[in-house]
Amino acid sequence: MAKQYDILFRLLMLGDSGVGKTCILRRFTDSEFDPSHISTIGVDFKMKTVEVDGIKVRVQIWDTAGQERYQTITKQYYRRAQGIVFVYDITNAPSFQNIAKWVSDVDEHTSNKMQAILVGNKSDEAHRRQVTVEQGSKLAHTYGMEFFEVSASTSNNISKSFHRLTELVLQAHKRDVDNFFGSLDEYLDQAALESEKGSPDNDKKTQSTCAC
Ligand SMILES: Nc1nc2c(ncn2[C@@H]2O[C@H](COP(=O)(O)OP(=O)(O)OP(=O)(O)O)[C@@H](O)[C@H]2O)c(=O)[nH]1
Repeated sequence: MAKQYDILFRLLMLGDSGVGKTCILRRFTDSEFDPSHISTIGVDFKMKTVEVDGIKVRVQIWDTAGQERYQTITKQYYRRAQGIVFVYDITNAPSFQNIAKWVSDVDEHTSNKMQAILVGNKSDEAHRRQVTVEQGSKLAHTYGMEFFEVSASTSNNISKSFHRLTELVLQAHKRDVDNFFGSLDEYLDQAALESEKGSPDNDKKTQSTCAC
C-alpha cells in the first residue's frame, strides 16, 4: 500500500518541567487540552502529518521530561532530531533563564543542520507574565531562532509554530529532499516507459520514506 506521506522528520521538545511541553504537543496532534500536570517520564512521542509546499511531511515529535533526573535519557534523543522546539513559560522567569542551558546542551550534541524555534507558552496567562514579548524575541534573535508566544490552552500559535519549524527543517534538508524527489521523478519516468512497453515491473511501489 502506498504511504500517506513523502518524508519523515523528527522534532524534539525541550524545556523545564511544567512549561507545558506535553500540553502543546497534545493540542497540536489531538486538538485537546488537559490542565492536569502529570510529569513526562523519560521521553514520549506523537505523530502528525503536515503539508508544506505540496510535500506531505510526517513529523514524529518527541516530548521529553523537563525534570533533571531524566537528562541522561533525553540527551540521547538530541542527535536523532532535525528540529527542536525550546519551550519556556511566560509566567515563570526561571524557565526562561534556563533556555540558555537547554540551548548549550543541544549545541554540544548536534549538527549545524539542526533547526530550532523558541516558544513562550501560556500566552493566555498574560496577567501573570514574568517574561515580556521583547525579552523572548530578543533571546530568540540572539540564537538566530524564530520566536512564537503560544497557548496550549487557547491553541494560539500552536499550529503556526510547528508548521514553521517543519518548513525550516525542510529547507535545511532541501538537497536531500530534492535528491529524493529527483530519484522519485526518474523512477516514475522509468516506470511510465516500462508500462508503455508492457513491462510486468509496473506495480512496484512509487513512494518511499526519506528520514533525512
Ligand atoms: N494557562 C495555561 N496553562 C498551561 C498551558 N499549557 C500547559 N499548562 C499547564 O501547565 C502545567 C504543565 O503542563 P505539562 O504539559 O504537563 O508540562 P511539561 O512541560 O510537559 O512538564 P514535564 O513533563 O514535567 O517536563 C499543566 O498543569 C498545564 O495545565 C497553557 O497554554 N496555558
